[in-house]
Amino acid sequence: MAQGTVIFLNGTSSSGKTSISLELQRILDEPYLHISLDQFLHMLPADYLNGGKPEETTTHAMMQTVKGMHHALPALAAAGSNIIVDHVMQEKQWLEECASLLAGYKVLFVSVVCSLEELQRRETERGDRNIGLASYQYNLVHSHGIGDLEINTEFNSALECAEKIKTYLNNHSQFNAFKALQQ
Ligand SMILES: Nc1ncnc2c1ncn2[C@@H]1O[C@H](COP(=O)(O)OP(=O)(O)OP(=O)(O)O)[C@@H](O)[C@H]1O
Repeated sequence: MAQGTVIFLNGTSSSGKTSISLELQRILDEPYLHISLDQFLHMLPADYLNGGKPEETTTHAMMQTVKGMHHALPALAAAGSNIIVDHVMQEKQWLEECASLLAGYKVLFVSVVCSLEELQRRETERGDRNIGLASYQYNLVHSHGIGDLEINTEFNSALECAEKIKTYLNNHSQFNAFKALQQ
């Protein structure tokens, strides 16, 4: 069975990962599953998301869920599904775990970037994200590994970003960023 291809989007909250994922799904020639950290965390019981459990209990359950998401990625790719991973690499260990689990798979690692000022503007406008989340993640997400491709959502629409990714994907037979992390 042919392995699926992985497009791995890494960026802070409000950087535009979900918007790009939806455009990619629309314009790519083959079907890709969109897998996000948010979707996995929302599989938890409501009490773990609304403050109904002690902080330590919630943190433990969330870390377990992130680990589960990471292990699901190679399972889907091995079964032949193409996947778009929409993730926030705020922990070095998360990136190392994904690089290790996805060793041997075709992974295009995309850094989704945007200025802190614009992230804070989007965060305030959205109203459904904790204020300060993007700022907390800003200096962490791109510090643990360099992407194959950097996409700036401040100066490009989500569709333009998706088109750049599609062009890069179609013009390269292999990608190096995850391989570098595995060494
Ligand atoms: N390229 C873009 N240009 C301008 N605004 C954008 C762009 N991409 C996304 N946005 C806006 O930024 C906000 C966040 O977008 P989106 O949900 O795609 O980000 P995200 O990285 O998936 O965030 P989160 O991780 O918090 O779910 C939305 O209001 C969206 O309309």
